[in-house]
Amino acid sequence: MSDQSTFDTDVWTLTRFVMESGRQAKGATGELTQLINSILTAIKAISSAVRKAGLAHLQGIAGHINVTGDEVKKLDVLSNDLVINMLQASYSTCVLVSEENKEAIITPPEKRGKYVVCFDPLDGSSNIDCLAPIGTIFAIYKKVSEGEPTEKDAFQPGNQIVCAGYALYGSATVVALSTGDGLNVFMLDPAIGEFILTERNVKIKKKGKTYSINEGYAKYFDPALTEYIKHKKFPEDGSAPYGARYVGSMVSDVHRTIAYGGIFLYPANEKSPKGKLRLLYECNPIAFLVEQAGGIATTGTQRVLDVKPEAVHQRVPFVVGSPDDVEEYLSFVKKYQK
Ligand SMILES: O=P(O)(O)OC[C@H]1O[C@](O)(COP(=O)(O)O)[C@@H](O)[C@@H]1O
Ligand SMILES: [Mg+2]
Ligand SMILES: [Mg+2]
Ligand SMILES: [Mg+2]
Repeated sequence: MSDQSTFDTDVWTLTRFVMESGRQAKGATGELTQLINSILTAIKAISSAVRKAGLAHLQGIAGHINVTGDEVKKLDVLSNDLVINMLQASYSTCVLVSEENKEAIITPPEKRGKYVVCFDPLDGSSNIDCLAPIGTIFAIYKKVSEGEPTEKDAFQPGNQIVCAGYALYGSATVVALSTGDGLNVFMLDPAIGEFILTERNVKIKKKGKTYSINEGYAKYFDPALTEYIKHKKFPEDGSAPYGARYVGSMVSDVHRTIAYGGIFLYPANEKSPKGKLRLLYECNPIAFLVEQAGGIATTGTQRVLDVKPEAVHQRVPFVVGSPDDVEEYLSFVKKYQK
């Protein structure tokens, strides 16, 4: 009698998935599996804290401004501490870069491993107190330099990423992850505390029906962007206008864009001449994942993953999504290029 119950007795957890792909990688030492598991532990703890923040007095501000000028929230600090502690306890890292730390963190010698991790411990912090979805983002690189680890080991272009992922603390907690062989999505089963594979090798639609941008900055948009957004609202070819969706949590806006298709834009504008989103721990990991899903990630002038980082908290203009939508946006940029 075959097992008819819905209880999966051969469940694909994220850990099992990474071990399987790790074993196929030449020279695999298991260190990457160890590292990813430590990040998952932090993500599970952050998920638990996010869901009881209102009860545990974890909402509200921490009382200081971070190096990029953001007002830091209590959950930003808690999430940051969790990720740093779990990563360093994994004996697999040598350099950490966090949105919430001005300088790169060099792992103590006795705990060092071969990986560099850039992360945004909590993305979308302005949405914590209104219970909108928030996330965690990470990108993993191998240290390639000789000698003592320094922050320069984190200044690798995104095309060198070994593994990247994001957690989305939404109606469910999911992790989207790639080690360079497609994008896979795992959902947290709180009953067993494991992330279960729910979507294998996710591909973004060629073209969507939604654009996602903070139109509150329309006054500061450049002419190409203004014309592109107008085209989405009043298509001259008689096609249906696009829908508008903007959560203000990049992980949530990007996850919807991957799931339904369309375009997410945080371009440069008069107010933010380089854009707002940070290259090392927001744009590179998301760009890697969107490309793994068959999408495009551009600064408007070049592929995000080819940007050579020069500073820990460097910002870049950021436009990602369905290939046809991003190409259409770039056609407007080209029209206005001097
Ligand atoms: O409020 P704005 O200017 O639209 O910015 C929203 C963006 O800011 C962010 O919240 C910045 O990330 P952090 O919350 O990690 O600082 C993104 O998640 C989001 O896309
Ligand atoms: Mg912030
Ligand atoms: Mg962020
Ligand atoms: Mg953040």
